[in-house]
Amino acid sequence: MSRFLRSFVFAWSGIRSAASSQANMKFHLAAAIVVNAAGLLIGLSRLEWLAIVIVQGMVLAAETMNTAIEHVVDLASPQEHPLAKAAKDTAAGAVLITAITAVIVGLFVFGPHVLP
Ligand SMILES: Nc1ncnc2c1ncn2[C@@H]1O[C@H](COP(=O)(O)OP(=O)(O)OP(=O)(O)O)[C@@H](O)[C@H]1O
Repeated sequence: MSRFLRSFVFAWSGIRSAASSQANMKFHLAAAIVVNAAGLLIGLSRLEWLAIVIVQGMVLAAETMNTAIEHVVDLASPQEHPLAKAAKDTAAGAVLITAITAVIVGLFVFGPHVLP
């Protein structure tokens, strides 16, 4: 297997591991399915899809990175430590920022389609 393909397989396994172990990741994936189905139903424009795809990627990437940070913190600091808490809470904060951004973008994109 080529080096590039091996890296891809490892990365894919990381995504699968995050998706299967993290409740938040499952929630984001479910939300993405609902949003994409609604987008198909409504018939979003190319630009609207662009915005939706970008924010979905941001949220899923942030949640995946958050999972990685949680693993490293659990490994480095199995005992309670203020820095471990700060690291986890800050990483979770990053996910929250992307999720709020996604909701705002969703309102801008879907709002005009569903509001009278
Ligand atoms: N080693 C630790 N030291 C101090 N605080 C911690 C530590 N591990 C987790 N916490 C804090 O405890 C709270 C709850 O953490 P918890 O472990 O339930 O969730 P998480 O590890 O952040 O995410 P998940 O539930 O997805 O594993 C969070 O505020 C987190 O920062």
